[in-house]
Amino acid sequence: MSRLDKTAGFKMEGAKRASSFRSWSAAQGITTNGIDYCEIPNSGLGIVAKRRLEAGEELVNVPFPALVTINTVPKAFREKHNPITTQGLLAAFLASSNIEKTAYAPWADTWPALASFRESMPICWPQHRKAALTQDLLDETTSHHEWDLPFPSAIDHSSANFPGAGFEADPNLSLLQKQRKKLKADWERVGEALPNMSFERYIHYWLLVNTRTFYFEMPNVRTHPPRDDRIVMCPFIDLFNHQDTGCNVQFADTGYTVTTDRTYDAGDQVYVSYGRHSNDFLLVEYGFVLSSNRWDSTPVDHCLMAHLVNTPVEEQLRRAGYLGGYFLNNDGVCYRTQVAVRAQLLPEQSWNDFIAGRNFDDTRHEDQAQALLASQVLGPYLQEAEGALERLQRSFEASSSTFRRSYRILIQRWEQIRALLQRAAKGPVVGS
Ligand SMILES: C[S@@+](CC[C@H](N)C(=O)[O-])C[C@H]1O[C@@H](n2cnc3c(N)ncnc32)[C@H](O)[C@@H]1O
Repeated sequence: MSRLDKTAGFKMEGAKRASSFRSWSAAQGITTNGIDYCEIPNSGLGIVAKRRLEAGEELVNVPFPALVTINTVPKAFREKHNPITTQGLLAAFLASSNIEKTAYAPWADTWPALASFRESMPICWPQHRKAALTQDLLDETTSHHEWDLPFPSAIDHSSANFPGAGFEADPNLSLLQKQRKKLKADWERVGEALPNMSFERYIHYWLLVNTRTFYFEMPNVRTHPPRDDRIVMCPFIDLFNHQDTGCNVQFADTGYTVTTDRTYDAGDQVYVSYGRHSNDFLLVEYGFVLSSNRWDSTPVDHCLMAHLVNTPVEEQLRRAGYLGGYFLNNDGVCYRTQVAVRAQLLPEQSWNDFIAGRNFDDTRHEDQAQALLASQVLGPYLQEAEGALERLQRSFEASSSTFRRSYRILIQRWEQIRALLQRAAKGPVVGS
């Protein structure tokens, strides 16, 4: 967890806005202890400690009635949009309710503008050059290539320059394609139900909900909706930024609390964790990457699968449940990757011993395993990363300041992938 440079001087939110949100929060019964919110460089708003905080202190308590849940949406509105995801419905409700004039106005005043999503959320990038976001960004054929945005395969499988030529990647694995599909389905429902709603306004609220909801199980409900739909919006707690470890967020029938996981000095930023997410996931879902992330990983299927499909080991791997799902993390390539590489080298009995973890002493193939890993996975992926960085750097230098943040964040992601690959190439062959 990073300690903020206290000499940088946080900019407290505009005094009027800040105090109206504070008094609004108090009126909702939200209690806070030892913290405040302010602008944090490159992170929008965030929460900071006003004094030294001890471990185990309750920092915020948000009572249940202050949450925006599916039940906040009037029944007639819900029925008009059915079937739709909870995210799609909450977005439609907020976007159509003239929120600036409702009781939620002081809270809504703390939410980011569409311009900030356009810079940070990859889903908005293909249309970067256009003045308005239009629904043709949902068209599968809308390509980021025209803007020269090489994404890592986890983010977008249709990225150019895949080293594994011939391998048809599973589109369900691609975060951006999944997100687009979800937005498209929601927008189709909302477009029908609210013909006067503009796509530009809807996507703004859809992304607000996307980046500011928390998992929540409705109390006193007999059948819960699908897991992805168990989400709520929670004032004040939605101002906490993410780290790979953070304070404890707990929900109960009475509402939400945040409790410190450790001590914090006055002026430290206080984080929660949104989950054990890789930086590819954080970039697509939240529009940022962490510079240090213990949960970071990136898939390597697009490199390795081309060497497995239509070969004698494909069926062997499938039968044993080891075909696909390969990745690289801070510890090196995953165990599944090791298994797939060895399937190409070991006699079947030794390979079976390797995956069973029993009496494995056939070390004759270790050098070959390392060489295969380098030639099939690490080398080609490194080449892809270098190529992507070169292109992005060129585009970054030629771009106007409006687009620079997007290029910068993607460059940062590729640099992280390059570092993961370089570490794996140096480190022990067997990762976690
Ligand atoms: C739940 S909101 C947190 C409050 C938000 N910063 C704001 O200004 O309202 C989530 C968003 O905060 C930003 N964010 C959260 N954690 C971050 C981090 N560690 N670094 C940079 N941005 C972060 C991202 O824009 C993300 O989509």
